[in-house]
Amino acid sequence: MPDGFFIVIEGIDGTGKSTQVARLGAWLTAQGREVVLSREPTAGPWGRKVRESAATGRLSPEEELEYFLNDRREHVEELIRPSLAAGKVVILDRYYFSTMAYQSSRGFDPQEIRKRNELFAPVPDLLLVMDLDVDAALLRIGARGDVANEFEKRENLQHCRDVFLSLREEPFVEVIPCGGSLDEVTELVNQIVSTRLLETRRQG
Ligand SMILES: Nc1ncnc2c1ncn2[C@@H]1O[C@H](COP(=O)(O)OP(=O)(O)O)[C@@H](O)[C@H]1O
Ligand SMILES: Cc1cn([C@H]2C[C@H](O)[C@@H](COP(=O)(O)OP(=O)(O)O)O2)c(=O)[nH]c1=O
Repeated sequence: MPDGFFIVIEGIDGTGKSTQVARLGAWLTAQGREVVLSREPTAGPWGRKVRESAATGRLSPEEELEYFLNDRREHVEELIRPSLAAGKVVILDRYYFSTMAYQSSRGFDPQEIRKRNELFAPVPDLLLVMDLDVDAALLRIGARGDVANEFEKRENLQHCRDVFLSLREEPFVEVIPCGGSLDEVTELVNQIVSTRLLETRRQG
């Protein structure tokens, strides 16, 4: 049985994460890998509450952080760890790097957030940071710089982009420039994933 492999795709809204997660999943499945696709916030009770709050904006910063952590704890226990233990490739659309980015814009220290997550959440084998300037991302999501929801304000997104880019020196991180066409971005993602998968097999 091959070892599990854990891929996370992050980036601000509109960079193309969900599109590329679906494409990457299909590509790896076609190569005979068992693939599990998932996303955060999840469809579970805590995830539903934070999604609702994006529309109503009623959670305090502390509550919001707790809800994301609770959602992730369930996700790790119920899906992420069991799937990796069964040798599957797990691909997530957002993970705790989003908490570092988005909740630090509400006053928390990103490194503190990272520590709290890494107490229970496994570090991915590969983190793809989808990078695009904020104006282009807003155009893609059709928000045109206006308030789409609490998480998508322009100044928040600039802050989030900076936090994501601050991770670029980590050995498990690759930054993907996302200004090109969908197919160009897919090609970059596939190249990086296949190189990393090969390296892992050689080491293992
Ligand atoms: N490279 C790209 N070029 C042009 N449009 C794109 C590209 N990537 C994504 N899009 C479009 O931008 C929108 C947001 O993409 P999506 O995958 O939902 O992003 P995210 O999950 O990061 O919010 C969608 O309409 C998608 O079709
Ligand atoms: C996972 C996560 C997401 N978020 C935010 C980012 C998104 O704007 C918002 C809702 O996620 P989602 O509904 O997946 O939006 P999108 O499809 O645009 O990615 O939740 C956080 O603030 N903290 C987190 O830990």
